[in-house]
Amino acid sequence: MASPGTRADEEAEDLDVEEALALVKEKPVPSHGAPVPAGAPSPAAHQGTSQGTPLRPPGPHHHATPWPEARATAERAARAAVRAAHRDPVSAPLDAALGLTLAAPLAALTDLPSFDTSAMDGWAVAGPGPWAVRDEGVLAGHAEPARLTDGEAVRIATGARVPQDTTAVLRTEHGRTDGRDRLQATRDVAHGQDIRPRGQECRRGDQLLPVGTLVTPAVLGLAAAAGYDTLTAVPRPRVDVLVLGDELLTGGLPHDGLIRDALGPMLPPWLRALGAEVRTVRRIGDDAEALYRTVTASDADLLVTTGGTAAGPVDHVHPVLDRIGAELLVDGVKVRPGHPMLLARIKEEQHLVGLPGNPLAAISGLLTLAEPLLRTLAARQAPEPYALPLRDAVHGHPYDTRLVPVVLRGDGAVPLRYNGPAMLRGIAAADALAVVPPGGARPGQETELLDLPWTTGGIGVCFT
Ligand SMILES: Nc1nc2c(c(=O)[nH]1)N[C@H]1C(S)=C(S)[C@@H](COP(=O)(O)OP(=O)(O)OC[C@H]3O[C@@H](n4cnc5c(N)ncnc54)[C@H](O)[C@@H]3O)O[C@H]1N2
Ligand code: MOO
Repeated sequence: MASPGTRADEEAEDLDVEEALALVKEKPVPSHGAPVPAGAPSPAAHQGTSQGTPLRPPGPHHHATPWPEARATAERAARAAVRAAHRDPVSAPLDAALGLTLAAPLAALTDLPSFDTSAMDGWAVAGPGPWAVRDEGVLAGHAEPARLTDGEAVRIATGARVPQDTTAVLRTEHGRTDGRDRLQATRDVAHGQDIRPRGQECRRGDQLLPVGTLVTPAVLGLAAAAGYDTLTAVPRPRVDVLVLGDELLTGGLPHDGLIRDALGPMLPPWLRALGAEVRTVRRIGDDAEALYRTVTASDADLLVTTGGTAAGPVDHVHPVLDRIGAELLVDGVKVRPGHPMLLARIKEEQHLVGLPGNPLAAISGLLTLAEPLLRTLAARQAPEPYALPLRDAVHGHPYDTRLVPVVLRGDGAVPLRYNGPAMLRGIAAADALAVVPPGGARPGQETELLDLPWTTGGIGVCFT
């Protein structure tokens, strides 16, 4: 839990601004570009410098890592862990492979189609018409039909094997039979028409997809069609989630200073969408000894803690990391919300991401540190960065990046109002988070966006 008065006044002031910004209507200030809410201190006031001097954080921020660098550090840490851990690829049944990354190329185990196939319902015909129609038709999934002789036709269904010596398939709507069971074409029939020849899509052994492909529903379908029951894939990084805080309830209404745990229900599916296998979600309370025991007993690739990152009397994450001799790779990030987030290396191949307890701050930590780390461990490609113009101005923090929930409308992003560190109302309605640089963004300013897993399709792992 956070306790007041443990950090410098300037930082407490920033927090007031954050809370205020989350509620008030922001006012653009044309001369600076960045809007300032009524009553908010200006960047210059924060720094105690005259206008025009470069932005410089006050004392307590010095150790904090700039936001882009924090993400790069998390990615680098994961690369080093991959080299140290040497985890073998897994063989995953198709129904467990969604969201994994291929560790071996997907090569066709069969020709596709594996036999000459009718592309339409109609008749398989041999030679020019009219044709004598056989009594028995040919359906999909049946044994090889008898070969056709010239002048002969047979009823055929889409997907059925075409008889040998078939020259074309005549669609139902392009033929009619006369009273004597003679089939006439009502339009020209080209040689080979509506026959899918064996191997049209691929030959056995052809590479269909390279190593590193994300297993999407379409990949599962292709793999099944090409004869696969299992896929060789990079194992999911194993994650243990430790929810800290004595004030958390797992059901019912908040009462007597107790509040509902918002992170326990939110983080596991979100982590899964980022490629993780979430093994445990443990509620530990504000108990340093229990945290120490749980961290030292875990063999997860990544431990994710929530809360206890600040400097309050029961903020146990730093002391426990210190006790186990973990190396702090990131200790605070220049981002709002979420600045007390941290990344520690416990062992060469084991890391801990400490998410702040405020729920939107925790999401900020998840996307800043856990996302690049898990993406790299899971061997997923980095998403293509993209930017859209902001419809409205967004007030900036003087020297930190801000992550602000937005909805995407037309060709732009509309900032949402309930974006305070303790609020989920904005993010729950959002399509993305806008990365607002220090100093803020003007209306129309192109701004980087971080997609949320469900808006990008997220390959659905968070919904399973
Ligand atoms: N003196 C200072 N106090 C605080 C600072 C600071 O710099 N100096 N930073 C503030 C910021 S910013 C954040 S963010 C929080 C981070 O605090 P902790 O990570 O130590 O988290 P807690 O104190 O345990 O909790 C903060 C807040 O979040 C609520 N919380 C915690 N867990 C959950 C959960 N699972 N579901 C819902 N809400 C949760 C908790 O009740 C507190 O209200 O510290 C500030 N303080
Ligand atoms: O602003 Mo804190 O960073 O509430 O996350």
